[in-house]
Amino acid sequence: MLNKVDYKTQATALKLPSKMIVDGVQVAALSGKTFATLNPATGEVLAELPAASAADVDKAVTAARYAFEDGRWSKLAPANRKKVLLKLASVIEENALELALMESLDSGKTISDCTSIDVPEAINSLRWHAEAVDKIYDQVSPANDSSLGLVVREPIGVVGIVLPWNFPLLMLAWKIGPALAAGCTIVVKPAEETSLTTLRVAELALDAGLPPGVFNVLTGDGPEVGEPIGRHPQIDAVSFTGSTDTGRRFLKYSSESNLKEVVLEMGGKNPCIVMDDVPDLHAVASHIANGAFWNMGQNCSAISRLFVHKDVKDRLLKKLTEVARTWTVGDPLDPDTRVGPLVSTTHFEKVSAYLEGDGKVVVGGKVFNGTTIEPTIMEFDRHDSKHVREEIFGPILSVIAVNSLAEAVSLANQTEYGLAASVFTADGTRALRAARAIKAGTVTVNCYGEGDAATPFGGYKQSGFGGRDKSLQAHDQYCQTKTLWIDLCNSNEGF
Ligand SMILES: NC(=O)C1=CN([C@@H]2O[C@H](COP(=O)(O)OP(=O)(O)OC[C@H]3O[C@@H](n4cnc5c(N)ncnc54)[C@H](O)[C@@H]3O)[C@@H](O)[C@H]2O)C=CC1
Ligand code: BAL
Repeated sequence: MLNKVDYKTQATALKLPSKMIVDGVQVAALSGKTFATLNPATGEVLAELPAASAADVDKAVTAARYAFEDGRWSKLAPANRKKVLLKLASVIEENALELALMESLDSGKTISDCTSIDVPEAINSLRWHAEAVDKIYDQVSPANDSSLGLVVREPIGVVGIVLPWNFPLLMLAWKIGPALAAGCTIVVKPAEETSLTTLRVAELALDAGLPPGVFNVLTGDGPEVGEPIGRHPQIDAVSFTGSTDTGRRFLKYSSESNLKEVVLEMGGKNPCIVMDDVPDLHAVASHIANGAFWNMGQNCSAISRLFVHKDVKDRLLKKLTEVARTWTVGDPLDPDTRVGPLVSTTHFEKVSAYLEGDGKVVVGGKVFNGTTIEPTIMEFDRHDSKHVREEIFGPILSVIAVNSLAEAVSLANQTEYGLAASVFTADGTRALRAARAIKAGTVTVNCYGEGDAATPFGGYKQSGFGGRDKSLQAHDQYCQTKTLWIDLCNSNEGF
């Protein structure tokens, strides 16, 4: 790892992308309009980017459709697609520091996370899906003797990918890895706050040998670019990560256009349960702090409701306070910083409003520079407080004492969301019973996390719809299933 001065020097020398990629060519918006992307740590303008609109969407979709239909990518042997995608992963790896710096500057994410998690995990995700694609077999159905039933997978076609700002590069990789591996062509819209790494990866993809028209990127905002993607009749599927409100819109766009497939990975209000038998409260506190404060709490699977057994609550809060105070707040380019700014002043205003209210602040509560909120823990005695109900998407953890595991599980499920949850107890059977009873797509036991590349990620209830990211299940988002039924009756062979 470099030191702060070196990161700053390297960041100053970065050449930032300023054009979209359509049909393999760097382009401005057809209207010529641009918008500024800011460094949330300083408020400075990093770059002026094309502000695309429906006409640009149409142009990119036409290119993606042509590239899909002529088979330059979709009809390559899976082993050949794998070769190109592995090359892309290697090219990203060669440019890892550049991408990590770009991500940190554009989003406010800490450089230590960008270098140790976002970039390496994005590379890992691309490699995982590339490696998988020439090992996935189709199926033969259990048909009668006079027929042969084949169940084959085909790339779904042109895919629209609409991304959030909290893990720009990693969410890009989670979606383009399986989409490209399956043979689809794609039109990607990064979040307007954090477009830079997506633009750079699309450039690198051309260097790696991805044919033109396969990977198109449009920059701009939701109504101008996201909605035309959602409504475009030549897009076969949309994969979206972001808020539940916007996810809902994609269902409307689909139902009012061509009924394209829609996969939504949305919000969470993720519970963590701690029982009174946990042996090492310091370890538990470290996991919880990581779950709640990592990426400044801007994480759909962040722990945001802690249900702790009343007999251990005070001791756990003491440990959590100690741990939270070790989370250094500061400049995201300083490798010692664990808490940088939130992604934008707009988001800061939304999150900081939750520092007011009926909860008792246990630790934290301070804000800095109009962008940064220190790790904050608030205790509540009512489950219906808005802090305990609403997705905050910032470094604020709400705590409620419970009398039993049954009460904790019941409260954990009292939410419209169902993305992730954690259970801490020394009793394996109780942990598994609780994990099975909680309605969430991922439940971790005695740890916090999201599994690995091989585990599906997505939500129950209003956290998810239509499929999963990661794992082989992610490939299903980007494939159609076709049945081939072959008559074997017309044989005069005598057997
Ligand atoms: N589940 C997750 O990973 C995320 C959740 N959020 C939640 O959403 C809240 C609002 O953040 P936003 O950035 O506004 O999220 P958002 O869901 O509106 O934005 C995500 C993506 O959707 C696009 N989009 C926005 N409006 C659209 C529209 N009308 N049609 C089509 N596409 C549209 C955006 O341009 C962006 O690319 C946050 O405070 C947080 O609670 C935000 C980002 C990620
Ligand atoms: N944590 C990965 C997915 C998300 O936050 O959007």
